Amino acid sequence: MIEVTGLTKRFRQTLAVDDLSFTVSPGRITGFLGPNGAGKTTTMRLLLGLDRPTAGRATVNGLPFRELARPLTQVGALLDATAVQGGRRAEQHLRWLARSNGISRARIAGLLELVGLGHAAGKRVGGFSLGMKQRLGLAAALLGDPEVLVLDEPTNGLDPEGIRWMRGLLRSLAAEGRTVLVSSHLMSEMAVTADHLIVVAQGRLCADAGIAELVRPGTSLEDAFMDIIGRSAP
Ligand SMILES: Nc1ncnc2c1ncn2[C@@H]1O[C@H](COP(=O)(O)OP(=O)(O)OP(=O)(O)O)[C@@H](O)[C@H]1O
Repeated sequence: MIEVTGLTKRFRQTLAVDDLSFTVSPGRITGFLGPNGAGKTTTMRLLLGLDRPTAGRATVNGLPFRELARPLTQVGALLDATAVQGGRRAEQHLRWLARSNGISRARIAGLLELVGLGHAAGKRVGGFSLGMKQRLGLAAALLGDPEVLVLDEPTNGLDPEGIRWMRGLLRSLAAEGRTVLVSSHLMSEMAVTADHLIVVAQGRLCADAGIAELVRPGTSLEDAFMDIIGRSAP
């Protein structure tokens, strides 16, 4: 469970996140949508303790990220898949992550298979495509078998087969009772992946509702999104 309450982040002149409150429940995929610069990444960074809020609070399983015991076993995150040191080999990267977080290495081989990188376990990450880096990032997020997953644009760089695979994986993770928060700017993808949507624009909450509630028969999620964003414009 993720809870965001009155969350606010100001960078000098920019109010990136503006008094945002929402809850992300377990057992379903919650899509996090918003136009460029809406504050999605900043919200996820605040949730993961990578930035400090100007005001308000974001918690995972009732606690701010920085207060979680063995955080990787509670929340798995994929923010910037390209941030991995290119000289490391895929398996080595996961082993390093496991060791530095006190997590068993037992799951590594299975996870590399699960994300479709079994054949590339010994290859250097520097030679990976963006899609392969996303897959490795997902394996890293799943390493601690966390109940909560926070994924920023995980389908970036994936080919159509990869996008379909990711959708299936996210669905099965949600079906296991996990909390899955996934940001995307791909409306058509979110329409077929998410059960619930949180829409933000200019740092503020514009919608927090089930897909069926937002997308009326005969309309698309894109129509609904444009309508919501249009209504929230100053
Ligand atoms: N470190 C920073 N310093 C200054 N401004 C920042 C910083 N990080 C984000 N911002 C600003 O905060 C706002 C929200 O940015 P953020 O990256 O959270 O949006 P986003 O919804 O993830 O956008 P996108 O879909 O384009 O990735 C933007 O105006 C951005 O320029």
